[in-house]
Amino acid sequence: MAGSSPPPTSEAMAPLPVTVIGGYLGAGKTTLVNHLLRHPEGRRLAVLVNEFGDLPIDADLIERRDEDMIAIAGGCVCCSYGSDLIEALERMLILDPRPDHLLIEASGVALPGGIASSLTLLMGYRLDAVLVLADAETIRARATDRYLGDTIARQLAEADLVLLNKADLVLPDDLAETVRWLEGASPHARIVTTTNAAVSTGIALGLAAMRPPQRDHAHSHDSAGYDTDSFPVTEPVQAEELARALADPALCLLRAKGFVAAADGTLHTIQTVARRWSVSPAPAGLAGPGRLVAIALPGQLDRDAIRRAIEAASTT
Ligand SMILES: Nc1nc2c(ncn2[C@@H]2O[C@H](COP(=O)(O)OP(=O)(O)OP(=O)(O)O)[C@@H](O)[C@H]2O)c(=O)[nH]1
Repeated sequence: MAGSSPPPTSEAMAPLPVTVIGGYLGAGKTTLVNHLLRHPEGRRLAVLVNEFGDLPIDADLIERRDEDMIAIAGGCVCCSYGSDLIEALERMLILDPRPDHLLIEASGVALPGGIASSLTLLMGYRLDAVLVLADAETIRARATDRYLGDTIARQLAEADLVLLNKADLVLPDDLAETVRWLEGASPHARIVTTTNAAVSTGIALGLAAMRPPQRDHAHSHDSAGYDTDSFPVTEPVQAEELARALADPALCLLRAKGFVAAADGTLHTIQTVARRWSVSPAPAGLAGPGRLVAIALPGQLDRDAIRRAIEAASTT
């Protein structure tokens, strides 16, 4: 275990810079974390993931899983302060070799500024920046939604850098219009358009030097305003059929993700973001059983319908 050698004294250690990664459900936060891990450009990156829901789907979707990756399950990371968060952050500080930079992936309904403000209470860390992903296909429509709009507006307002992601899914004029809209919604932020969150590490990390004087970040979150649940998928299923069913508008899901086994035993990742769905091979080394997490607005999570969809996709 990396913590076996004594940590250097705090006098000897510069505070560890932290990038808090936020953005609404399905905008591309995990995709960004994986991109940065694949292109660290000389930095030793550590990752802390805040799950919304009680299954570690995001942690399993992150490509490197060792002691540099810690998942905090359930709720909002800023409200785990004093327990899981403190413990996770303390473990980070005694890693040997010590990371150069910590990425905290917030849940899709958290306000990343809350996490940023919690950090200012801790020794050994300093905020580098709040980075917010925005889904180019849905961000403007969702920002005006009476249920989702407030969370999205507050996430964007807290950003130091906005990645306007999924540029491949919209036309150039539409993208340009969204950039102009973001200049109002994220007044302190630099805005960069990306596909698959492919941003250069030099643009994403080390922003503190370019940031205006520290802004106050509200310590609050919105995770109470959603319903989420996890569903075991114990039998093999037709992954595409199940993904399509989970993305059906009748089910009203904001987000679903997880892993399912096919009839030949191979494990697949299922992702839905509103009406869009995808199926891909599960990360190497991941083992069953299958499991899914689904997120909807309050009162809209039809657990029976989800179980029926799983049953209907069964190959047995
Ligand atoms: N077409 C397209 N798909 C993308 C892009 N970026 C991410 N995706 C897909 O969008 C889905 C959601 O991406 P994630 O990275 O898991 O999103 P997230 O913000 O971590 O999701 P939550 O943690 O649930 O809020 C996945 O199926 C990704 O492969 C992109 O630029 N273009």
